[in-house]
Amino acid sequence: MTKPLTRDDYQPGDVTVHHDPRRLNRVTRALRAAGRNVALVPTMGALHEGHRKLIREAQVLQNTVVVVSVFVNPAQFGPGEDFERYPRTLESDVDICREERVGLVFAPSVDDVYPPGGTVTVEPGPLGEELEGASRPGHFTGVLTVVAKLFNIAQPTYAVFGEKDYQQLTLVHRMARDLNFPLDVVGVPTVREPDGLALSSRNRYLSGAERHAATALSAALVAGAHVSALGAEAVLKAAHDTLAAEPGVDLDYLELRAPDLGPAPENGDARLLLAARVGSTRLIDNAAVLLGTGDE
Ligand SMILES: Nc1ncnc2c1ncn2[C@@H]1O[C@H](COP(=O)(O)OP(=O)(O)OP(=O)(O)O)[C@@H](O)[C@H]1O
Ligand SMILES: CC(C)(CO)[C@@H](O)C(=O)[O-]
Ligand code: BAL
Repeated sequence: MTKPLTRDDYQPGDVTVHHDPRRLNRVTRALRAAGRNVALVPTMGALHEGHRKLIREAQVLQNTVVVVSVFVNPAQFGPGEDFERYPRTLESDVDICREERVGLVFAPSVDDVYPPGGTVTVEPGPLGEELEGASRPGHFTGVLTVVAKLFNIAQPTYAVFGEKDYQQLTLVHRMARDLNFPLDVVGVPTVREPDGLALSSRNRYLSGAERHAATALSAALVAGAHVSALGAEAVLKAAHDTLAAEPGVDLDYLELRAPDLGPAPENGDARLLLAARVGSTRLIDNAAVLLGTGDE
């Protein structure tokens, strides 16, 4: 039986912060039992306009209480990555959630999410080893495992993710389908700075010169999309040339794929994805492209 909610659990009109997974679960189950929808927005915190957009998209879903999770998930960081350095700004994250009229923030500790002795994880399948997964072995096992935990804890009706992490969004869709999670995964287009750079919590690592160089990433996607009627080879060349013209950018991968991240089609809808290092900061970006028209 779901117990009635107290003011400490959930106060309509204000943001309530929970750290304990069992408590959050009790609250969201009570909300669901009372006929409300729950929209989960998983984040690693250091919230920015991209996260605000996810929250706003969650707010417009019918009859929802929005839950923003803030958790820097150690399981998705490899050795030598920026887990220790990753910005942790819970107080200002909660302020942003309050401004956005978020109902619940879930900010668990690592031990709350990973009690000692856990051995079972979620395997993403072959796509988990490509693109981001090739550069970050084990990354998507860590992502899907924590997302599955968040789904079980928050019991959401909807889960909202950004297209900025396009492979993550694709794999979360697949996990929800393949493992029968009873929820809808909602994707939100990438929010960009006026000069095109995709917003990312890691942008704050960039020096002035690196910030300038980083505009080459989105410029490469635009250059590729601009010649997309000419086909895949032209798209990849235009994007490569744009990146090569910026010495501050060290390309990791640039690939054209189908929208589901299978092999790219000769014509029609495709996705151009890239990752690059700018100084010591690794950034990713992607864009939709419409390849060829079959006329040439
Ligand atoms: N610019 C953006 N536009 C839309 N969604 C975004 C944007 N940046 C992040 N998101 C989404 O926010 C969610 C939480 O991502 P996260 O907290 O890792 O932020 P981030 O800015 O991507 O951080 P990082 O720098 O670690 O990649 C993810 O679903 C992610 O795709
Ligand atoms: C989905 C997520 C919150 C899981 O830790 C993370 O990968 C992110 O912030 O995109
Ligand atoms: N936004 C993706 C989280 C990560 O890079 O680990």
